[in-house]
Amino acid sequence: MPALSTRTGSEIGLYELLSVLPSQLQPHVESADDRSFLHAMFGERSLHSLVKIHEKLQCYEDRAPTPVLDSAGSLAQNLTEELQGRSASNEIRELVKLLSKPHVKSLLSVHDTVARKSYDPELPPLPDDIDDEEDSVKIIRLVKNKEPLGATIKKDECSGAIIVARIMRGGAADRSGLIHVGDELKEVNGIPVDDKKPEEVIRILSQSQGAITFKVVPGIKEEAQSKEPKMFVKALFDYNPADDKAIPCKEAGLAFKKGDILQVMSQDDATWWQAKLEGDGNPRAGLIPSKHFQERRFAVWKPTTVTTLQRTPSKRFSGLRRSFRLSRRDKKTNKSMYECKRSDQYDTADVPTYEEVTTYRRKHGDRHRLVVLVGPTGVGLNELKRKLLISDPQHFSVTIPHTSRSKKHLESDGVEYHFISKHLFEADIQNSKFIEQGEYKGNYYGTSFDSVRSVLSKNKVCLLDVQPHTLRHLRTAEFKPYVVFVKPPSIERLRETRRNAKVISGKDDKNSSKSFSEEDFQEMISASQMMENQYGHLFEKVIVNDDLTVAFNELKQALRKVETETHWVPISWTHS
Ligand SMILES: Nc1ncnc2c1ncn2[C@@H]1O[C@H](COP(=O)(O)OP(=O)(O)OP(=O)(O)O)[C@@H](O)[C@H]1O
Repeated sequence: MPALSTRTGSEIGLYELLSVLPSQLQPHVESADDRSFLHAMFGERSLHSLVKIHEKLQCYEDRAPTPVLDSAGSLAQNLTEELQGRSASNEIRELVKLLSKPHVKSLLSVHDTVARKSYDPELPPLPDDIDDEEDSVKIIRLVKNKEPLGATIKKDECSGAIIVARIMRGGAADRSGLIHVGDELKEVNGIPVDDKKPEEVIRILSQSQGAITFKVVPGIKEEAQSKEPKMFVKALFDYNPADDKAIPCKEAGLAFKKGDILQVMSQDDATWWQAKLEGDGNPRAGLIPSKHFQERRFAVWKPTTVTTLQRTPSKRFSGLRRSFRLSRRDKKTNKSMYECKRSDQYDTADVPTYEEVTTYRRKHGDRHRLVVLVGPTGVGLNELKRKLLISDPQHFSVTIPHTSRSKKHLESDGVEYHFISKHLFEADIQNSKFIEQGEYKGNYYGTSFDSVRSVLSKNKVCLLDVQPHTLRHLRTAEFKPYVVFVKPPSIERLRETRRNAKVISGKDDKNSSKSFSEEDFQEMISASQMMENQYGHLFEKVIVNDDLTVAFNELKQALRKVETETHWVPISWTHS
């Protein structure tokens, strides 16, 4: 940057510096918005006035006289008393009158304060009515701005006293270091609170502005605070304290959404943890239900949720397809042709509350993370996979499925399929070699874990589309799956965008293809909603496949970021 001087050395005043700043900064600011912001800021009249005042004070400070004495007030007082006894000349009477005037007294008092440079405020005198507990009572004065105090209170069941129940980490009370858990609140702003309910005390507090004076009896000293905890968890459910009847103080609660990363600041309380949203500048923690507590609540709520899901017909999209790329459905019955043993209905996923996470960035030379695409039938998973493969065949690859059917003319083992015997296939199923498998016309088809390993070992990105219930088997340190949920757009957009699209059948049923029906669209949307409800907490990225090119570009960009940027992953994936 060029020197900002128009003159040299001490001659440059701040005011002049301000005047030249906009033109000097101009070449370094690209955006027009930023330029006009800078102009407005540096041209602001009040800023110029302030700077002028600052400069004047600065000059004055250089020539400031030192005070002759710092007790002019008491000198004047003594003088007045002495002179009052004397025979009065006009001059003396006038002087006594002058020195007795309140304005002059105040002026001298201000003079003395300035001369002594004693600017600290005087604390209010201690109340006189302090009894035998005197030495254990603390008077605390906090200045409250708009920020809440960051403490919760409760009524002690036995004594009826109002006790500080919690201090929110990083909040105003915590930062002051003056109020502690267990302290008994006696008065707020001179109002006794012994006989009040916690809600009434909270009302008094919320109505107080500026300085608040607390009279407290300190509780037993808290354990020395541990260092700032560094546990991060990914929220697997949405939470809004305003809707939570159990939370002790709604205002102290922290709202979050599924997928948010939370830094847990305290787990001292078994039911209510304290946490901050990761990356949030606000240092104050908020209350969130603890993992254990939330799991218990979910366990109570769960039965209804599961029943609803199970009642909804899920057969259509439960069929085995995707990686095998066989046929989507039977043309005559319009039903899924492959019934995957486990996928007929959603299994009850682990109770989703929080998952401990840490940051992970793929190092050069590390294996790629497995890319898993999930979505309802017909949403476009294969289309997206196909486009990725075409865009960079050296970089992306897919698995080769296994089948027990016999090899056809022109097919080669390990190209279209790995052809194995029915007996071996059954043994492999027993040995959990398959991510998913199913039966069609008396033959088995399946995708093995080894087929994924084979792609990854060639240092390629493996693209896999599976039923969402298999995700639990893929979420391991070895695969570190990046799960992308491909979602259909609105039904109106499906009608528009899929006008010329065909429900494509697989390799084994080459001739069957038909246009999407209205029922297909409705089914796609309801299947998508159910998948999101049940497995949404496992999706790292959601892409709406409205315009295919837009969806593809979004996917490609996300996959590039997975390879180059830091992501949050379960902590267990980094401990292998
Ligand atoms: N965004 C889109 N706009 C228009 N047509 C699309 C779009 N995405 C996919 N299609 C078309 O929809 C049809 C179904 O897509 P695709 O076969 O990729 O779905 P799928 O999710 O793999 O389904 P399946 O579960 O049957 O394998 C294809 O004809 C495809 O070209």
